[in-house]
Amino acid sequence: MYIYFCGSIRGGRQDLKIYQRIVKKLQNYGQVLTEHVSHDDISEKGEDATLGGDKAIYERDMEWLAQSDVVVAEVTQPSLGVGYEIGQATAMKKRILCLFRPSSERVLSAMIRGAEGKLGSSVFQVQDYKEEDVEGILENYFGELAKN
Ligand SMILES: O=c1[nH]c(=O)n([C@H]2C[C@H](O)[C@@H](COP(=O)(O)O)O2)cc1CO
Repeated sequence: MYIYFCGSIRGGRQDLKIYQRIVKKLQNYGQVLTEHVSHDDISEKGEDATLGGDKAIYERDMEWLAQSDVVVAEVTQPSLGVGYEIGQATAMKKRILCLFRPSSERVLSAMIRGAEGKLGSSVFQVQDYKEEDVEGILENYFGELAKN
């Protein structure tokens, strides 16, 4: 199974440690195409190693998104890129799990919270969680997925 993980980069790297926990757990279920989102060496300036710059990042990520079987997005730290990826994934009719931590005291965008449910044939889920529960939530989600 190919998994596309979305997490904030230029939107701010405050939640990097939780992205690392999520990606580590996701690797039990398939290949995480966007593992780099959880790398310590990517700052909020973004990847700079790519010769083609932002255009190459965009094209690579859109190909990975098209290739993915499931999209998992940590949406607590607001990010234009993550919002864009979720919108594109919805248009591509992907299965999407958005993870949000209410303990942040942020209020999740209505464009994410309000999209929950079945949109076309994309299955869009929003899950509120506490950091310590994240592995269990992913176990349940992928357990259910395996049954379908
Ligand atoms: O360098 C990058 N590499 C990259 O893969 N992305 C993708 C993956 C992330 O899920 C998302 C983050 O968007 P943003 O940088 O706007 O927070 O965009 C985004 C950037 C920088 O915008």
